[in-house]
Amino acid sequence: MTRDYSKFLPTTSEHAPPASPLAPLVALGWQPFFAQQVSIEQLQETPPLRVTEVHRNGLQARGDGIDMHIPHGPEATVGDWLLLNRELPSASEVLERKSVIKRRAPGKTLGVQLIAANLDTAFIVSSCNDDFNVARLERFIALSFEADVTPVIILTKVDTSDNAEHYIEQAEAISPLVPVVALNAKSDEPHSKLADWCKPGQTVAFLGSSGVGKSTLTNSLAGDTSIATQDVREDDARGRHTTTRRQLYFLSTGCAVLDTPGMRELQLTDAASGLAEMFFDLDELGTRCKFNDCKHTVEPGCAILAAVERGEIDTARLARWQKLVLEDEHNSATIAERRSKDKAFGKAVRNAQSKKKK
Ligand SMILES: Nc1nc2c(ncn2[C@@H]2O[C@H](COP(=O)(O)OP(=O)(O)OP(=O)(O)O)[C@@H](O)[C@H]2O)c(=O)[nH]1
Ligand SMILES: [Zn+2]
Repeated sequence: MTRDYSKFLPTTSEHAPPASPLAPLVALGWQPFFAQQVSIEQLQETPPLRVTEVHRNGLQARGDGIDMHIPHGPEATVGDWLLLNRELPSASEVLERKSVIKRRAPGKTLGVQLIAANLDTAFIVSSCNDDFNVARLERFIALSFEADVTPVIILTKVDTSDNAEHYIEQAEAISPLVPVVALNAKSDEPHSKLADWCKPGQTVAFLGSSGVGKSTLTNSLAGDTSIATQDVREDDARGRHTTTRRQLYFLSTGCAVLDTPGMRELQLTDAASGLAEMFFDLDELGTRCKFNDCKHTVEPGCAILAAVERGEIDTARLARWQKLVLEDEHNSATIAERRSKDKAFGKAVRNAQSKKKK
């Protein structure tokens, strides 16, 4: 079947009518950023599909009237857009990403794990109880800034806390750039309080520790029914309803929502600019140090140590910043080193092979 994709192409005329908010691809999160990467011919020959799940044996992806399994091939993560190669789905192309959230892969492996692509908003969820941890929130915020995703802090379980105000105040002090929403995830509050970010065509994700209410929030936004009634496919009927995997849901309101499993280990890598944005005041002050590579520990002429001396700096926050910067530098360097070693090894192998052939 040939579909009319012309309404998803970038419009050159200011007077062109906007695409209907619930047009099929828009409801999957298709935006001008993606449309401008493809021609009309490509849209018809290789229809766009959005990756909704990554499993061991490939990807699950959805498009206009399509919901299919894509075998291993495209290096894609949840939220990515593919151009479907109908003859050879494993050779489908991944469109350039608007944003991507990544971390250093957990455990001893020296690699990068892509968590989600093409998010507009990251709801960083914590609860008004012992889960609340400023350092963890700062870490998630730096990660979001680095990824070009708008971070919003959500504090759940206000209904079970005697001193919700205390948590809200601390959360609001984290960054003037990051809004804080406090709510009871089990009520109808999520729908109205998160409406500003959950508009049609937007993609949002819930990130945070296990048990803070990410699935409850997802269900609340979905109004209970839309998630429960998503098609159950034969090939993986087993694990379909667990929250151990990342899965992108499409709400009837036209917003795409990603529920993620609780992430215990969230190591930063290549997040220098995200950290600079999260700690922009300290970062800016650091540019006034005498030495360009000042570590703000013992160096003479250090603007940050001078500010500490004058009692102008929260030293606990300074320590958290320095810890994250060191962690990021370490991970970025070790991953880069492994990459270059892999490259050098590959080259040595190719050289040896070509010598053999001679
Ligand atoms: N009273 C109250 N209970 C909540 C709230 N948010 C979540 N809960 C409860 O907390 C428990 C954990 O919520 P989930 O939504 O499963 O948490 P999660 O973040 O998805 O957890 P993982 O899937 O393990 O990552 C459930 O029993 C929820 O009903 C809230 O705002 N108020
Ligand atoms: Zn310094």
